[in-house]
Amino acid sequence: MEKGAKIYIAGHRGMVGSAIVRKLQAEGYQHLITRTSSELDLRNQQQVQDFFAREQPEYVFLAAAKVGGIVANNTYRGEFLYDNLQIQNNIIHASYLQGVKKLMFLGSSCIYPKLAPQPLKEAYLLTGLLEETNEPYAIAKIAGIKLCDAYRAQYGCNYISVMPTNLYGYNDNYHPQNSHVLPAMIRRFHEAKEQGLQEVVIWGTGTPRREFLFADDLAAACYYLMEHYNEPGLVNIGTGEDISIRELAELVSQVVGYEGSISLDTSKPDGAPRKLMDVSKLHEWGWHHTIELPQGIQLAYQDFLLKQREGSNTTVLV
Ligand SMILES: NC(=O)C1=CN([C@@H]2O[C@H](COP(=O)(O)OP(=O)(O)OC[C@H]3O[C@@H](n4cnc5c(N)ncnc54)[C@H](OP(=O)(O)O)[C@@H]3O)[C@@H](O)[C@H]2O)C=CC1
Ligand SMILES: C[C@H]1O[C@H](OP(=O)(O)OP(=O)(O)OC[C@H]2O[C@@H](n3cnc4c(=O)[nH]c(N)nc43)[C@H](O)[C@@H]2O)[C@@H](O)[C@@H](O)C1=O
Repeated sequence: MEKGAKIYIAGHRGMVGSAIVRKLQAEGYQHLITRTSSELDLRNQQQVQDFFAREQPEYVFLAAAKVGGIVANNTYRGEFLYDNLQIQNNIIHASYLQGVKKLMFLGSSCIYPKLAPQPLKEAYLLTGLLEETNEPYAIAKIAGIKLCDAYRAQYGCNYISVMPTNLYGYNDNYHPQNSHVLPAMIRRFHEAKEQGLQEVVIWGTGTPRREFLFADDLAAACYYLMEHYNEPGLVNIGTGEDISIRELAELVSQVVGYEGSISLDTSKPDGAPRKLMDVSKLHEWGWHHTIELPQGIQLAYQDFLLKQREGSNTTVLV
């Protein structure tokens, strides 16, 4: 991407979009285009087409989506399917109509079958049944991958798809029910420490395993692939290392300085038993993560404390 290029970052106020903006600014890009959802509702086709016709972006990072943790995915099933299909269809099609030079679509590791062999290779897409709690979100993400590939095949569009593992970092969503596990635990252990509680309850059996990537590492990978990668299909982005939810709870409690006990609410869903990414393709293309989990949790916790001190409303999904 030329330094003067017009680059649209969809979802720039979110955790990932804001990390991509920071990365592009650090690399010296000055012509970044952004809109909040109240300025531009990406579910609205006419608004999106008018915006693209007016702004004429040359490159697009598609990091806007309806996003949330396991309970949000399972509760707002209609919104996770409809909103995500609308947002991605509108942006991808408007990009085609306006001749965008290159677009990056962000999917998720939940596109893989629930019981796929581990680690998850890109080739496992569409080889089995999806995990029930996030099937609507996963179906939308799979449609996004296939739309990028179809527009490449039919129209020659250079649209690439990346599949991030579970993410965390600055500007995360700390909603008690709708967030992902890592921000949920940071908040819950912090509040338990503040209130002197003897016990913190975590969801599920504690046995599922998850892989976590710091959002600024993801942004660096997205920039790197935008610069170097021009292939159909998908590429995983992760660390290639995972941890059980029980071990994660112990790690978060140490970082936060909580000294009480941890118990389980097994009425809550576990979701996929494991989602470990095979990152050999990413490594072969020349990118490797830099922030390890204990350091990343420290950074995220500092950001959480800062936001609390500033009295800013932590993002609430619905
Ligand atoms: N978080 C994670 O663990 C993972 C995320 N991903 C993917 O990364 C991408 C970004 O996720 P993340 O940053 O965590 O999500 P966030 O919820 O932090 O941010 C999502 C952004 O999307 C925007 N958005 C949502 N709906 C609309 C709409 N109708 N019109 C316009 N903008 C809208 C919001 O804009 P506004 O703030 O202006 O309302 C928000 O800033 C998504 O594609 C997600 O699927 C993939 C794997 C894991
Ligand atoms: C990124 C990915 O995120 C979602 O999938 P998920 O990985 O299952 O998401 P999660 O972070 O919410 O949970 C991970 C694990 O952790 C356990 N868990 C314990 N205690 C809490 C807790 O307090 N909150 C949450 N959310 N989970 C908890 C929870 O029971 C589960 O076993 C997809 O829907 C989809 O959005 C997607 O792509």
